[in-house]
Amino acid sequence: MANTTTEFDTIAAISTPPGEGAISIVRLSGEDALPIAEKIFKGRDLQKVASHTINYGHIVDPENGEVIDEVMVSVLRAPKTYTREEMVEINTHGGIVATNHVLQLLLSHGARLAEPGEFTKRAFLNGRIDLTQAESVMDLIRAKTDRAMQVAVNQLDGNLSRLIKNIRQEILDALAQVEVNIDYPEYDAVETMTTKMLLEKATMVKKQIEQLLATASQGKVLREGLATAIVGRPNVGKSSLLNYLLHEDKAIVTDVAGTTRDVIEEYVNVRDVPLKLIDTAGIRETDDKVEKIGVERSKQAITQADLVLLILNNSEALTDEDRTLLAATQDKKRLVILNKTDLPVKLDEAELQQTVAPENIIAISALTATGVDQLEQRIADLFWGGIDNSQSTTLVSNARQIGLLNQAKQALDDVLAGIKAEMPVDLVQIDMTRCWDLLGEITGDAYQDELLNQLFSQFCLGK
Ligand SMILES: Nc1nc2c(c(=O)[nH]1)N(C=O)[C@@H](CNc1ccc(C(=O)N[C@@H](CCC(=O)O)C(=O)O)cc1)CN2
Ligand SMILES: Nc1nc2c(ncn2[C@@H]2O[C@H](COP(=O)(O)OP(=O)(O)OP(=O)(O)O)[C@@H](O)[C@H]2O)c(=O)[nH]1
Ligand SMILES: [Mg+2]
Repeated sequence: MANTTTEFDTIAAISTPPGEGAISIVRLSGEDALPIAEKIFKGRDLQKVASHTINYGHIVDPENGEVIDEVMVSVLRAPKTYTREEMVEINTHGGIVATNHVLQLLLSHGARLAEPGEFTKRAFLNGRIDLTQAESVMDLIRAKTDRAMQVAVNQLDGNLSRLIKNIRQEILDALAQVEVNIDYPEYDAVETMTTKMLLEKATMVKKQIEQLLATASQGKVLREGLATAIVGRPNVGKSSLLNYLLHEDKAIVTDVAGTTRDVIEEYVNVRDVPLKLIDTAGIRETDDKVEKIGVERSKQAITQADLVLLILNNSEALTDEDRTLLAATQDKKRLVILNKTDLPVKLDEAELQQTVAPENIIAISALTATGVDQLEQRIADLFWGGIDNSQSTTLVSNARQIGLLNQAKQALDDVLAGIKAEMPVDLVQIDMTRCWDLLGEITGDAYQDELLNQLFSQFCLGK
């Protein structure tokens, strides 16, 4: 942050996407929002209109009387606003020139250009939302599927915050109890009682944190997409399957082995699972320089994938290359796909079943699209299996939150180890307090300026 900016001066920004549109919104927030808007607005007296009204008028450059735009201006009086500050929203005709001109006028009449995320940052600093809610605002904007959006809205409603706050309250109760008991050190029985209580609390809280952490892998995939590598020997039909799942001919398909030379990445939703599909060059020993690089990248794609779709040609016997791929992917989450089932069968499925569970072998024909439905269903089952897919589930999906939950869990492990080693209660208490602090960082009850700047700088301008 530059030295000239103060934390609560009046800020302005264009809150709609840049470019041509029907309407654009220029937002102001801060003590002087109304007086500044007044200076460039001709219409009703904005200071006198009722809050939460929209008012017709014109933006006029006070220097020369030039009319910049015909507008609608919303007046939102503190504290019932997005930032809890005085706010004004100017709805302009959505061109770049007029909208920028309005912003420039506000800047030359006392407003400062907002930093990315600064409106939402103020909503946090002014206590309207906590950090998990602020983070969910960004998740909401970036959501790629209905389900990802639901998760974000759930978090914006404060459900994760409430969970964390309840856990923190439990810890605080325990710590208060310890304080009281420490005041009576003459009673040996009190110490035993205190230790027992701490043990119970720490065990219970650890369980709750573990339950939250168990949702993390699904949460992460919802945000980033399940990285799904399509691998197999040349010509087995990898690009054909990619094209089918995408419902468009993105990858080049030919009967020449080695058609795909590089890795192709595409996003697609399969039954509301966001997949980041990675089509790879067919893996084989090759002397072709370009193809060789492609093959190396394919191997890398396997390493990085959350899910591997290994394609085999059902109309040919298994080759050593197939066997190598089967071995190379056996520790990954994997589906083995028998393609070209429209042709006569030559592949020995019995050999396959020695190493692959039958429910993970799926027969399809990318040419006639048979079996692709079952494949999609299996992907969805694999993904949603084991988690409660109801709308109300609270998932943690954010790397910062997950990192802090893991540290909080570690602190509880230290508490439990301390109790087991019969350490004095006041030492155990230190680890319990650390857990309380770490959970506080998730909601922003405890935070450092650096964290806030880093977090909000990832936001869009005007948010
Ligand atoms: N024009 C416009 N549309 C928008 C926003 C905005 O700022 N401007 N929002 C911004 O992203 C979102 C809406 N989010 C909002 C969240 C809270 C409050 C608010 O004023 N809350 C007050 C009072 C609520 C009430 O009247 O009961 C509060 O919680 O105290 C406003 C907008 C989406 N649409
Ligand atoms: N009969 C039949 N042919 C198929 C099927 N799937 C793909 N093919 C054909 O197999 C050939 C190779 O398909 P691709 O999708 O290019 O195969 P690939 O695995 O991407 O090949 P490389 O990029 O060279 O590694 C093309 O001629 C496809 O039309 C299928 O299910 N049945
Ligand atoms: Mg290909």
